[in-house]
Amino acid sequence: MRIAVFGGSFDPPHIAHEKIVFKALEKLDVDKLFIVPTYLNPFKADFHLEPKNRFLLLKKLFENENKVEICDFEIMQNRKVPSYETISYLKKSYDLSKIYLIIGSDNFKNLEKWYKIDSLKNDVEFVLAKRIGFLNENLDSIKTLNIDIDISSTNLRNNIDLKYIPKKIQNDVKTLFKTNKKGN
Ligand SMILES: Nc1ncnc2c1ncn2[C@@H]1O[C@H](COP(=O)(O)OP(=O)(O)OP(=O)(O)O)[C@@H](O)[C@H]1O
Ligand SMILES: O=C(O)c1ccc[n+]([C@@H]2O[C@H](COP(=O)([O-])O)[C@@H](O)[C@H]2O)c1
Repeated sequence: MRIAVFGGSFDPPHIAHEKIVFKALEKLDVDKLFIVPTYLNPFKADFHLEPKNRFLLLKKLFENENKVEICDFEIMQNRKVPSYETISYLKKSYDLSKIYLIIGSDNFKNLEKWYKIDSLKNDVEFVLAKRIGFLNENLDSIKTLNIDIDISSTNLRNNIDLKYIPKKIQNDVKTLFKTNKKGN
């Protein structure tokens, strides 16, 4: 099986995340695309929305996409999980002939600090989601996805603007942001 993996905090999911998934399905020859919400990014200190809620938002958002699966491996660990561990889990669980790992250009610049990055590079082919405001050099040999939407979850946590939230989950995000007491 050929797969793409798209890991992220999705705190909350926004329209650039949605576009990354659809672009990846269009451009990459894969049987399945696993979206893997983090419990907590290894480089981050806290989350806002509970992992279970971020997982459920993604489930609802992509419920009609039969190639998309939301993977709960990381949120079930209740700790920071490096991507190397998630890829090892997927390799053990499925018979995989190809693994693309999709990351945004902001993460690309820190890649050398990732856990077991040399082993991870042997396991996967990185695909770069190009992000406004983040320039990357030497991209000749790397697959890229043009996203061109200038939005981040940080902006939305600071000032929720529902036009950047996919329609399908707008009401859910609105409710969660009203009731969520955890500040970040
Ligand atoms: N607007 C965007 N354009 C391209 N890539 C993006 C965009 N937003 C997020 N990504 C990428 O999608 C993945 C998941 O993103 P993440 O959930 O961290 O969203 P974010 O908007 O970067 O959140 P935060 O502001 O909390 O860091 C990351 O690899 C990130 O680089
Ligand atoms: O493996 C690592 O060391 C590592 C360090 C930082 C980030 N990551 C992964 O990068 C992905 C994007 O994270 P984020 O928070 O920017 O959405 C997510 O799957 C993280 O687990 C992974």
